[in-house]
Amino acid sequence: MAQRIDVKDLNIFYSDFLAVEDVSMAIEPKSVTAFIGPSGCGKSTFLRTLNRMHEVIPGARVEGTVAMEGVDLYGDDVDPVAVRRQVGMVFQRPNPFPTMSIEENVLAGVRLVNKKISKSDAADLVEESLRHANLWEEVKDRLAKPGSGLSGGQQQRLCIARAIAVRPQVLLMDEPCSALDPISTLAIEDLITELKQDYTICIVTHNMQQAARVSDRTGFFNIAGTGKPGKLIEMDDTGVMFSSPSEQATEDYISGRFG
Ligand SMILES: Nc1ncnc2c1ncn2[C@@H]1O[C@H](COP(=O)(O)OP(=O)(O)OP(=O)(O)O)[C@@H](O)[C@H]1O
Repeated sequence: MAQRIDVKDLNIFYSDFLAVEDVSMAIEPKSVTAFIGPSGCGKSTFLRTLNRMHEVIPGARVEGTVAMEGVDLYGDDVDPVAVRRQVGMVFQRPNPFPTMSIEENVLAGVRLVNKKISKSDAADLVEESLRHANLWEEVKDRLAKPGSGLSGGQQQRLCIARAIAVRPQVLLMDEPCSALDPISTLAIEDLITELKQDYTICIVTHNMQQAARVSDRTGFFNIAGTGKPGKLIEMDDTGVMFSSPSEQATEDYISGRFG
């Protein structure tokens, strides 16, 4: 299921503003890649280009290529909706649909593409997705209750279940733990480590310990000043990035000297 992503010479714009400049990187399948860097350096902007969510914003566009298994996601004949099905996303704040039950939340994305899913297939998919998101045991007796009745950490796992129910190849996570307490954070981190057996995962985090704990590779983005574009400064195995980075700016950021 997991796919490799190759980004080449990517420039990311909001209308005339060049927000992120000249990113090239390889994202390995079945691995966790973390993006770190100071506020405003373009981590979230970059992440959203990996499933074409960036261009949902009026005036937003990219130059360069983002290829999944060699196919450019920005090619003329590629349907952005199909891309978003292949590349799922989990956001900072858990955002289950408040009026929907737990099971309908899990099925929300699936119903958009498969309106005729049978009751028994739907029930199987709900169980499989919730088990995969480590939430099944906690909710199996209240599947018909609203998703909004769960704790923050459970809601975030419900959103992960919803994302994986459509069987994507890649999961993007934009600060998925920033609204959660430490125990729920650890539950999500454990889950990320399990999910990488099946998915390619990219995560934006401000939490350096989290990047060190969950990721295999880390990319450090930086910005030279307000109004300047963010850039990928370096990317390497996470162990190398946190012990002996090549760039002084990476070392300064990781050691807490700025940002
Ligand atoms: N919708 C938008 N329209 C115009 N500019 C935007 C938009 N979203 C972000 N930007 C700009 O793009 C740049 C990168 O922002 P982005 O949110 O990607 O950074 P970030 O590294 O994820 O920051 P943070 O860590 O604070 O979330 C910033 O200068 C920001 O103001």
